[in-house]
Amino acid sequence: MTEPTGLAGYPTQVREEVEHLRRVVCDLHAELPRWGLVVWTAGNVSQRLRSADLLVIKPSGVSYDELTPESMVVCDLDGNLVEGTRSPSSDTAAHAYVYRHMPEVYGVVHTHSTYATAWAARGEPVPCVLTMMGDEFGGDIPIGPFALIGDDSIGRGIVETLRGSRSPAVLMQNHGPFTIGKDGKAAVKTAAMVEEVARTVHIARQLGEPIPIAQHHIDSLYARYQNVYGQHDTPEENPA
Ligand SMILES: O=C(CO)[C@@H](O)[C@@H](O)COP(=O)(O)O
Repeated sequence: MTEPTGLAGYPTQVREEVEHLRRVVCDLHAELPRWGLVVWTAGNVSQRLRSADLLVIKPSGVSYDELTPESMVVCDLDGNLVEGTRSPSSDTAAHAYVYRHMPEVYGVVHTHSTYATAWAARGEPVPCVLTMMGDEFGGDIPIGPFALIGDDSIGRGIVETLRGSRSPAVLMQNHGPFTIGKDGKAAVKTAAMVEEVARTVHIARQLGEPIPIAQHHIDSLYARYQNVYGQHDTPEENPA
């Protein structure tokens, strides 16, 4: 690993964004135990800067209740440490690979949440049998290839699977979910939704065969949720 360069050579705007994302990414890690998505330290969140090719991620193996904004680690998009007193998450290479190859992505989350990981263990996509899946995933939640940690294999598997899918989540075979988003919060939300629908569909399958949703209904659900759902600034609230 190269010697960390530090942020001294970066413009003030970049250093200010790093300080902001240290707080944001630290707070987002508290959402993982809050939504029952992790055991021990088995999950991580990162967010990419808008002002430089850098990312902020948690330090590896540190308990969520010990995380602080100052303990967050800054890396470049090759996964090299730029600023931080601790080693970055062991999944940093995967996060960095996604950012390098999916420029629209600014948030990545990885967990081993129980029901989603059970589907990953079977290598079975979660079928789109819930309207909430149509909303959030636009179809099934796909399975990515088996890949060992330690190089770009996991990142490559994530990108190759998600590039051809509307889903912001992939279940890496025998490993667990990775999610992407426009920022870290969006990726954390998707991680919570992945676990929720994985559990619901699992329970449904215990009681019988779930009923598939017709593709044109899935397309309609996805279009509404992605473009209409939620609050939208009205012109007076957000004058041009
Ligand atoms: O599963 C693995 C490593 O095999 C990791 O995703 C998990 O332990 C979290 O690691 P980090 O604490 O982010 O380094």
